Amino acid sequence: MSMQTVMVVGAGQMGAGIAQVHAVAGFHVYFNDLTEEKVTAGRQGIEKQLQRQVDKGRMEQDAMQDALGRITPSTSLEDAANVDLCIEAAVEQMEIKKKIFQELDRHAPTTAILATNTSSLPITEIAAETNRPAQVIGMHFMNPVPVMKLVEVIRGLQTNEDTYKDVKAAAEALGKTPVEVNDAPGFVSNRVLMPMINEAICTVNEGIAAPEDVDQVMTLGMNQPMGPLTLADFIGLDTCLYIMEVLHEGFGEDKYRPSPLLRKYVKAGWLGRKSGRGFYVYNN
Ligand SMILES: CC(=O)CC(=O)SCCNC(=O)CCNC(=O)[C@H](O)C(C)(C)COP(=O)(O)OP(=O)(O)OC[C@H]1O[C@@H](n2cnc3c(N)ncnc32)[C@H](O)[C@@H]1OP(=O)(O)O
Ligand SMILES: NC(=O)C1=CN([C@@H]2O[C@H](COP(=O)(O)OP(=O)(O)OC[C@H]3O[C@@H](n4cnc5c(N)ncnc54)[C@H](OP(=O)(O)O)[C@@H]3O)[C@@H](O)[C@H]2O)C=CC1
Repeated sequence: MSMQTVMVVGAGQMGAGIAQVHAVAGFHVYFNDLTEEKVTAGRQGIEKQLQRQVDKGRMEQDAMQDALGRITPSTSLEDAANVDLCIEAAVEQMEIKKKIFQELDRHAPTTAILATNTSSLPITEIAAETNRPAQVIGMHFMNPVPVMKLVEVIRGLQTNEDTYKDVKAAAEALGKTPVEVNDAPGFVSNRVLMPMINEAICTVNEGIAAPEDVDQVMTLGMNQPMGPLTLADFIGLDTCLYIMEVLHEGFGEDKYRPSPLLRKYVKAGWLGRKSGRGFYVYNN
């Protein structure tokens, strides 16, 4: 199936990036969140990112306007009636995702594919909320979406071959490299990445080193582009906690227990860069 129109549900940092790369690649995008304010803020973020590309001489002003013109704001999932592919990028909470998928299933054409950008939640369980589990799949973009080449494509138990092939082709049309993995908590990306971040938080909690020093060990010592605490702030500490909880519950092993310091920060509303404070302080 040739896909031309997508809906992106959730206008946060990931939703905005996913909407941006689709619009630039020529897809029509319904950009959805619960409120107009959220959608407008997300769209402004996209405009700012594209303007930087224009300023650097990497994009024509006309191309930027065309891309922005392909983004239609939406606050109703009924708009899914017009799309070939829905990509859900709302908050990392199973109950919220289940509700969204039930509703998308009601409104999207029966031929449409329903994808989730979840970082860790079981695709199979999300798919079971719909009447089209064979057309539900994980399409896991990395942050920042316009920069990172990977899309982890996760097959649920019932995902069919056509759905996999269409999503692989859609990722390639964005200039991304799809990598196929099976459904398991955290998939590959966050099963490997998040325990490392959690362990870095444990070293801070145990007073072994300050956040800056932990980050320096990993940037200067391991050539990581961002230290694990800077990266945790960048991802969002709420998202990091939800992912650790999925790993802990999914595998039932102590090694995945979220650091108490991570829980404390999230309870305090210190969610990292997006809230202005996490392991570091930001002037957003
Ligand atoms: C949690 C999950 O489920 C999965 C995940 O996403 S885990 C997170 C995965 N992401 C990472 O690990 C990111 C690690 N960090 C990096 O790779 C780099 O630090 C980075 C690419 C973000 C920034 O790179 P840098 O060299 O330190 O900074 P900088 O030179 O300012 O930026 C490099 C490029 O990225 C772009 N960029 C940086 N931040 C950006 C953002 N938030 N949005 C869009 N573009 C961005 C810059 O514009 C710049 O582009 P050009 O080279 O075309 O000018
Ligand atoms: N951050 C990262 O590095 C990565 C995150 N992901 C995944 O992407 C998803 C989004 O993460 P991220 O963008 O960082 O999170 P954000 O918190 O930045 O954005 C989530 C957005 O979804 C909105 N939202 C919440 N409930 C609904 C709903 N019912 N319908 C529509 N929108 C809703 C939120 O609105 P409000 O704020 O009003 O609640 C918010 O605007 C998560 O599943 C996450 O695990 C995947 C890869 C990387």
